[in-house]
Amino acid sequence: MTSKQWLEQTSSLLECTQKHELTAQLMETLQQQLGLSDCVLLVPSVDGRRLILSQFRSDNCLKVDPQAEWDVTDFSHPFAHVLQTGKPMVLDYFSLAYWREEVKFVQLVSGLPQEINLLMFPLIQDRHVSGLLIFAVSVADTKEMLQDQQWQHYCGVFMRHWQLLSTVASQSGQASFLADSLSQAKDEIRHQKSLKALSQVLVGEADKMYKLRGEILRVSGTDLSVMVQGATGTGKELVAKAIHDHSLRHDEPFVAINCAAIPENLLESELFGYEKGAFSGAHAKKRGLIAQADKGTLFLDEIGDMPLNLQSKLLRVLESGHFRALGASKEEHSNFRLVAATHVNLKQRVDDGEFRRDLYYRLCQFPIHVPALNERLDDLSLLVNHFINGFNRHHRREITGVRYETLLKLKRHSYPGNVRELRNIIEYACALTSHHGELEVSALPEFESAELIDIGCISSVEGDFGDIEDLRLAVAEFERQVIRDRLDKFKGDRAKAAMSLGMPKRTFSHKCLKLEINE
Ligand SMILES: Nc1ncnc2c1ncn2[C@@H]1O[C@H](COP(=O)(O)OP(=O)(O)OP(=O)(O)O)[C@@H](O)[C@H]1O
Repeated sequence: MTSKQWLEQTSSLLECTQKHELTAQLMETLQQQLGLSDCVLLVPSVDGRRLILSQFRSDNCLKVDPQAEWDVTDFSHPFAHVLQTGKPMVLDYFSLAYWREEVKFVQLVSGLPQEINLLMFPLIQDRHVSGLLIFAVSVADTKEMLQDQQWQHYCGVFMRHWQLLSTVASQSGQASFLADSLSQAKDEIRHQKSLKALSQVLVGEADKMYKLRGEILRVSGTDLSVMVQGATGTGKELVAKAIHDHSLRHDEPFVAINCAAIPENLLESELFGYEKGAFSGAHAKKRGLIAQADKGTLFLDEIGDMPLNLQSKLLRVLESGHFRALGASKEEHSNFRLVAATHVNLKQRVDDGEFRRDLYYRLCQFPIHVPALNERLDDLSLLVNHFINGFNRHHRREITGVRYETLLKLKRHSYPGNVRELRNIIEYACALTSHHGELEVSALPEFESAELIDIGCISSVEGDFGDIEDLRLAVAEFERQVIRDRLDKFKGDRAKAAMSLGMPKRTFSHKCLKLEINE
């Protein structure tokens, strides 16, 4: 090649912005300009222990195994020697016979004909071999190639550019890795903050409450329809509002309607709106709730009570976003997210033919179950304090808390009305409590005996008492066993264990001390 051609080839290298483009350009030059159709570029691995294949071309003189890697400490193949010495090596047909130990190498050169040499050329940068070019070159051209200054200069430029692109790639890799981990950390902080905020609204430390709050955050990031199921007063509306508040729609309206609280004939006009004169009594046009919920969230409470004919209209709006107000000639569009709630077994209603199956599945894209209060009675004291604080804020009072006996009595109630019922009981008791007082048992309303539950007292003790010789010791041993058992059950939580055994925490701790229980 002339100097001008070398210059052109060298500047083509510098135009490459990616490593794979650069090596492809090198191979192109080797083939097009120098007629070398069999060449292989090996580069050291990151740990420097192996040579790995970066690029190759083969016209069948070199039988390249793309997976092959070469141990640089293994001197049974010539590549390790070139790497060590930093000097080119030429092997002709006959000297190849000396390199029979390394099977991969034997296979690589097994197709070399007699008039072709194997030339191994180190690519040197900063006095280190940073790559190895291996090619099959005719015996006649070998010498010229080895002495060609332009070729060596070309290889030097190739290697410098290779190194530069490697540095850029690893820096941009590190930068994007850092950006990824930063955004992951930010997401995690945001998630933890949201969970904390949510736990101030949906109070509870029971596992089921953690699960519930996690589900709320997960679904609030989507536009799926949510079906909130749970008994009356468990907090279904709170859940619906929380989904809205944590979604991207939080600045838009949250529109709620209780389908059971509105007469059938009015529900349709409430939802869809109407034009003036659409029916007798429609004196003016009215925007329906579906239109009002545009860009926001529509919450349909007690969806199970929606009449069948309205169910099919709702399904159509959900599928298309289009609806028509009563008496209107034109359709409107509303982009709302639907959250529905029910305290009945809606699936049963579907099976009984009272609720449309297609609508049921459309509504249940993300079902959420809210636990009943008696499934999480351990949350009782937390909730009681939450409602006392709410009462204090609202009525500017400073009720200091709740007496232990009061809590015990509250714990024995079964709460058919769930958290709402508890809130009402606490507000009632707060109203009867003096400014700086604690909630006394006497401030609680009378509970029906049918609403009281057995909280698990030990009512009978079975055993063989025949060999008891010291009653005091036997009783102490029995107490020790019971207390240990309770502490195990409540994972060491003394307050809960004490409450379950009907004694104040201080007495319980004193007993533990006396009985030498350290758990
Ligand atoms: N986990 C909770 N933390 C704090 N307050 C709660 C919790 N769950 C429910 N409440 C309170 O209980 C009351 C009833 O809640 P909500 O109206 O959301 O229940 P619901 O399940 O929708 O009731 P319904 O079935 O009657 O529609 C509300 O005052 C609410 O603030």
